[in-house]
Amino acid sequence: MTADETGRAHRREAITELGDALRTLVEHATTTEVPTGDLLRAAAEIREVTARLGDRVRDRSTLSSADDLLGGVRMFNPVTGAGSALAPPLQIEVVAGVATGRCTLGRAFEGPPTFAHGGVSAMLLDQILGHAVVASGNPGMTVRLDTTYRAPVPLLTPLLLTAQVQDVAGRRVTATGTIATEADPGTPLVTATGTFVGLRAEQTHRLFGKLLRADP
Ligand SMILES: CCCCCCCCCCCCCC(=O)SCCNC(=O)CCNC(=O)[C@H](O)C(C)(C)COP(=O)(O)OP(=O)(O)OC[C@H]1O[C@@H](n2cnc3c(N)ncnc32)[C@H](O)[C@@H]1OP(=O)(O)O
Repeated sequence: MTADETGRAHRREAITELGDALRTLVEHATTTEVPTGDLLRAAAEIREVTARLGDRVRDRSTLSSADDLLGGVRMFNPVTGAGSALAPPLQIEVVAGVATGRCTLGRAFEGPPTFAHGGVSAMLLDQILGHAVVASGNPGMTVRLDTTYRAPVPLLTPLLLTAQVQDVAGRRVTATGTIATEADPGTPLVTATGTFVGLRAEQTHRLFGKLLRADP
């Protein structure tokens, strides 16, 4: 490993550590019933830490120094990113064109009491469909996502997601996916069909041409 690679690996470990701490914080902040005074003290202490992190931040056009866009490393992706306080995170692997994802949703993702918010299910499915689409060699952006909610998705329960590409027609790729529980993988709770469109060079340039990379 070069010194740069070692430095980046350490930074990713530290980002993952911070992400874990933040996810626990979000879960506890969502479920806590401590006295009101403790809530106010916690808010003040968290603001102090937040100020330290804010000492040096990147702007909207600058990628994280820990990311590797072409290698598929996005530390702060809100679904899969190990550094994201918002991500479950969903762990995805793709084998022979089938993307398989695993995660457990905490109570911060609640919609109907004890079940996941429907928008969260759509977000998970958009992501895993995207991985199947990229793995097919036809990367693109989502232009349409149809979700069918067949049964509520339970919180605090290991989930199993799958996705695969069904059709490639020019720049348009159709993929389908499901969310089930690990305990009952044959019973889909949510299913989705997504349409993804490969960008023309001009579109790539217009949307992503100004991206920069932050110095580590
Ligand atoms: C190695 C590591 C792996 C890492 C994996 C990372 C995975 C990441 C996963 C991330 C996952 C998360 C992913 C996300 O969250 S992506 C974020 C959400 N998506 C967007 O923001 C996209 C917004 N849309 C656009 O910017 C434009 O629509 C684009 C630029 C995409 C196309 O521009 P435009 O709209 O001007 O189109 P076109 O003239 O180029 O024509 C294109 C073709 O597409 C057809 N079309 C268009 N709209 C629709 C529609 N609604 N239904 C059906 N078809 C539609 C159209 O008819 C034409 O077909 P044809 O006439 O040629 O046949």
